[in-house]
Amino acid sequence: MLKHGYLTLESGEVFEGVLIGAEKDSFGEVVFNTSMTGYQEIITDPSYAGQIITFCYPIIGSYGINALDDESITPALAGVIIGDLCETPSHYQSISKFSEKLKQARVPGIAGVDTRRLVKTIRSRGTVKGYLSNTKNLNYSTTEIPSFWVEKVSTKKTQFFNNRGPHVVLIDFGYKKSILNALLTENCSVTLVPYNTSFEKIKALNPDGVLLSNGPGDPMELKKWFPEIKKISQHYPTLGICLGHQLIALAYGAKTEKLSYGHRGGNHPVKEIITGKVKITAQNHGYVVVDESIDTNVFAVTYRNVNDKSIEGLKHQIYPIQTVQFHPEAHPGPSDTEYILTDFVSQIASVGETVYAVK
Ligand SMILES: NC(=O)CC[C@H](N)C(=O)O
Repeated sequence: MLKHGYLTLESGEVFEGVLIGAEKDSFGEVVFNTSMTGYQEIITDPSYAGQIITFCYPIIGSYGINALDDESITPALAGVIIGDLCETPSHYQSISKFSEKLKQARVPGIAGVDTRRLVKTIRSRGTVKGYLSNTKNLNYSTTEIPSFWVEKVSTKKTQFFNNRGPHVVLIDFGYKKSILNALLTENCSVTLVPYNTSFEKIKALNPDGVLLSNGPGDPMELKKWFPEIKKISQHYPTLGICLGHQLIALAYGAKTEKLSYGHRGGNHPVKEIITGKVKITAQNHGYVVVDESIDTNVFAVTYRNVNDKSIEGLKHQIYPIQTVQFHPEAHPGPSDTEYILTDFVSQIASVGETVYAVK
């Protein structure tokens, strides 16, 4: 028997549908994603921790769930809102249904929602918090939404992935498996470390390069770690992806602010400043580095969003530090910018060779 479900926004609007997934109430920041495919990667991306995702694409579940595409082991999102739910998936790799995956992952959802109206509401109001329940609950407290999700999704222990290529320390703020996979595909040895690993501990691991991962929440929650992040990036070639990009900018004195409703989807055009070429990128972020806060003696802006002109990438003027707001590892979304990861690996491999030759 299908039960009625309601999403009540803190701004007062109520959206109705049928409950799917885990049977529990949930609070969260209600955001929307414009990707046409990739729902499995999206619901398992740790950067969505604490958020309720609205899928703009009208049918979700049509190609099922497969054994390969999870971006993390335990989905951390607060809920999903969809238009039509497909319960008869068809794909040769499908092993399960979208609704079953939600149940297993203890994630609640509502299907049959007028997602077009919901997305229009978010676009006009900005990101709003909402409550997902089997009752129309207008009197909930948004203070119950937990914060500092990075601590909850980051690994608790250091993990080693041995390989024959250069050694990358991947700082886990809520990393997507695709970032690790991209490094392993390039034959890198990878040491995955918790978000709160100090410069000294990283130094002891003797990396060739350091990658700061994506992750959930407001980057300012990690303020305490900015001096360590700065030191790390001054000692090793560093790449920052999404939250990693924001943290590096903040560590060097720039500021971040919240976008009205964020960039989430696989269709965000980004212009590479030096070539003028436009790449289509995968994105998932609510915060952005403030343009006026960038000291151009310290960082050059390397990429800009074509739609709102916001900063999408930075390059340090002296140190080998590069950062991108978008996701070069894709999954889901276009792989136009995967060269950023391969270039990073070639860069750290050649730095290593130079040092070796000097010895
Ligand atoms: N994908 C990410 O790393 C997201 C970064 C940050 N939590 C934001 O929303 O802007």
